[in-house]
Amino acid sequence: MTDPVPAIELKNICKAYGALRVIDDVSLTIDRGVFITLLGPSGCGKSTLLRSIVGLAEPDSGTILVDGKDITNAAAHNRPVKMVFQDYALFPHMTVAQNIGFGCEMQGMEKSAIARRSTELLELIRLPDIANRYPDALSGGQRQRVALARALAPDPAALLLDEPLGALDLKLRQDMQRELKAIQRRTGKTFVFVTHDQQEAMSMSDLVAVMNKGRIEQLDSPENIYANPATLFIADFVGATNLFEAKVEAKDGDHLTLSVGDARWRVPAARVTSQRKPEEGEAVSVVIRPEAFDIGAGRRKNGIELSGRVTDQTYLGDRVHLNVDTADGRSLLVDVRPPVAIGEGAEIKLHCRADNLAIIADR
Ligand SMILES: Nc1ncnc2c1ncn2[C@@H]1O[C@H](COP(=O)(O)OP(=O)(O)OP(=O)(O)O)[C@@H](O)[C@H]1O
Repeated sequence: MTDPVPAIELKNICKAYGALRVIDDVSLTIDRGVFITLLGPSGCGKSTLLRSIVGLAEPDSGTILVDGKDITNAAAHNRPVKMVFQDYALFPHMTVAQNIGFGCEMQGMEKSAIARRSTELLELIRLPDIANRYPDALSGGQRQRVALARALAPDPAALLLDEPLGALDLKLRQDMQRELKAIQRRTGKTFVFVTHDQQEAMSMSDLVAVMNKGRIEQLDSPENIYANPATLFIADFVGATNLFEAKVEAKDGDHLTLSVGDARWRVPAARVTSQRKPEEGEAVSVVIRPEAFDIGAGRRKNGIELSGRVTDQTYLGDRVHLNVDTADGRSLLVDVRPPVAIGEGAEIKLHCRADNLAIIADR
C-alpha cells in the first residue's frame, strides 16, 4: 500500500525581512485529518509560516505542496486552503448565510447547492437559526463560528487558523477551544492552528510544532512536548519548570551519574530527551516539573531526593502549590494534591522518580 498524500508539505521554507530571518529552513509534513498547532512566542515566525501556505506571504525559497500539488507560486485565491483570522473578517453588509455561501458562489456552485451547504454548516456550528442575521447582530463567539463555517464551506484541503480565539474572553475562549476541536473531529479536516498560548495548543492538538526564532524545535504530541522536551527553550516555554544545571560525571550502561551542586544523581540515560546525547564531562540541564515531586520521600531506591523549607503555600482546589527553598539556594515550584498538612516554614523532603525528570544536552 502506498502512503496517502499528505495534506500539506513544506520543504525548506526560508523567509527574511531585511536582515531578520523570520523563517529559517522549515520543513514540515502534515497528514490529512490532523489538528496541528504551531506554538511559539510572539515574533517566532508562526504567522508568517501560516501566511506562506495561504499565499499572503511569499517565501524567499522552498516549496509548498497541498494535496501533493506544488502551489508555491499559485495566487492566494487559487490555493485550496482557507484561513480564519482573529478579527473574523466577515462581510458586514451580507447576512450570515450569504457570508457562508460566498466562497461557494465564487466557485460557481449552484444557488440551491449553496443554500444546502449553508444550512449544513449552520448545523455544524450549532447555530441553525441565525442564517438571516447580519454580523453586527452576533456575539464574538458566534461571529468566530460563522467565520469558521465560511472558511469550511468551499471544502478546502486544510483550514489555517491564525490565533482565531485571541479576541474572546477566557470562558468563551475555552468553550470555543472545545467547539473547534469537536468541529475538526466531525469534519475530519486538516486544521493548522497558530497560537502563543501553550494551554490552548496542548488541549486541542494531535500534534504541536514548537517554533523558536524561525525554526521548528520539536514536532510531537502534546504529551511528549511536555514530558520529553527536546530543548531548554521548550522545557521553559511549555509549562512550569524547575531547572537544574548539572554535569555528566560518568556513563555506565544505561545510567548516567550527574553532579548537581554537591549532590550526585544516578538517572536513566533514557531520560535524555534532547536529540543529542551528552558526553562524559558535559554540562546538561535537568528539568523537573512541579507535579513530579512527592513529599516526605523516605528511603526509595529509584529517583532523587531534595530537602527544603516551605516559604509559600497556595491552595488551588485541585492542587496545592508550594514554594520550597533548598539549603543550596534553589527556589523550587512544587505542586501536590490536597490535602496537604504542612505549614509555611516547615522543613520537608521531596522525592522525584527518576523517570519523571528530563535531561537536556543543549547548554
Ligand atoms: N511584512 C513584514 N515586514 C517586516 N517584518 C515583518 C513583516 N511581517 C512580519 N514581520 C516580522 O517577522 C517576525 C515574525 O512575525 P510573525 O507575525 O510571523 O510572528 P508570530 O510568531 O506570528 O508572532 P505573533 O504571535 O506576535 O503574531 C516579527 O519580528 C515581525 O515583526
